[in-house]
Amino acid sequence: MALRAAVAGASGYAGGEVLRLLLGHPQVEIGALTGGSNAGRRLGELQPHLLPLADRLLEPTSVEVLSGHDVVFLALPHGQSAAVAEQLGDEVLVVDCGADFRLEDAAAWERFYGSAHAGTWPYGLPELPGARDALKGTKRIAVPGCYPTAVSLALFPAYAAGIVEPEAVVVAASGTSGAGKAAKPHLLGSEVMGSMSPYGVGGVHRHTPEIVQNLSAAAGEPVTVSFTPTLAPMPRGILATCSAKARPGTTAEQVRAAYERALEAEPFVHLLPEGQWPATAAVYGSNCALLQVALDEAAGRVVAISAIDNLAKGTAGGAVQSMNIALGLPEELGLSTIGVAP
Ligand SMILES: NC(=O)C1=CN([C@@H]2O[C@H](COP(=O)(O)OP(=O)(O)OC[C@H]3O[C@@H](n4cnc5c(N)ncnc54)[C@H](OP(=O)(O)O)[C@@H]3O)[C@@H](O)[C@H]2O)C=CC1
Ligand SMILES: CC(=O)N[C@@H](CCC(=O)OP(=O)(O)O)C(=O)O
Repeated sequence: MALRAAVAGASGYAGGEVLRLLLGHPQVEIGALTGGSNAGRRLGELQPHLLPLADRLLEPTSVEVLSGHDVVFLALPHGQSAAVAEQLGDEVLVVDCGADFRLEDAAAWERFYGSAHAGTWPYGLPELPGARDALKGTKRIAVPGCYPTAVSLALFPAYAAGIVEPEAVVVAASGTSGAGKAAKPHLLGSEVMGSMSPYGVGGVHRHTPEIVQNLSAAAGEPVTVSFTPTLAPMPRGILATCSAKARPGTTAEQVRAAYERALEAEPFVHLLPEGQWPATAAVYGSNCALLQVALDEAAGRVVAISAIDNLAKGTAGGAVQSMNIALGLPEELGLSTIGVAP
């Protein structure tokens, strides 16, 4: 029997990508689609690539509209999920693409998001140690941020293996869809085209505590992270360049072995052959994260690089993968490791 899934925020980038994946999911039937300012419009006007849903109308985002489904995906701005989720009842699986339930540390939430902490839900990055067990059977999933997905996948094998010191430096480039669909002056084509620029510099980006949370859990001790995001002139993709000081005596063979061990059974995280480096173009539209790692012996640092599609593995793909686990479905159902190129 098909599961009925509703998507709140269906007019946005994350909601649109959830719908693109659900249209290819053999066990899911698409129910209500809701929006904010676009409620009342045809989806085809806003998401013309989702042709099978073109004539569906966006309804207002209300508990009445979202009730009566097996799964509800929330792809709403930060801070809006809790009020909806708490009225949906405990029987429905709620998958929140927003940040509201990702952080365990309420003080960190308040510092970075400036509002009261709503709580913590099982975290939808199945590859992290222990994450699958927490997701099985859950009725609530907090989908990670796109940068935390890329960075945590790149560095958790090193921390889990104990081969690096508890400090990491990350510089990551994101495509512009990471910022959402609502028009923003710094994202106008003329500002972004042909240029890369940093933002959120100096430990102030709200994904910093999420990355710290994930790496500290993998390491079993507090990890500090210097995280610098940059904006790249591409619609999708994240390339995260991450490094951490190697523990004394760590060899290149040990580094490689730690990553092979951590990732060998993962369907969606692929360690490339030695000498081949990840590129965002290779994961466009796919749920795959591509990884490579090297030991910089002169600098004494492990350097790990990951590439993901921020809207796929970084949001909607991670959401569907986690949904599959929560519902006891095969984890790979409806998801692909095949990209679009060139
Ligand atoms: N873009 C990305 O790479 C990632 C995004 N996310 C998360 O997904 C969520 C959505 O982001 P994204 O899709 O990028 O953003 P968009 O701006 O593209 O979409 C936002 C969506 O929320 C709806 N919305 C806005 N305000 C309201 C409101 N007051 N009531 C009801 N609906 C409202 C919009 O509807 P309308 O257009 O009709 O007003 C739209 O459907 C965010 O929490 C974001 O953090 C998570 C990981 C990565
Ligand atoms: C390019 C860009 O602006 N990216 C977004 C991150 C998007 C994302 O994953 O974030 P949330 O789900 O936490 O909003 C940013 O830096 O705010």
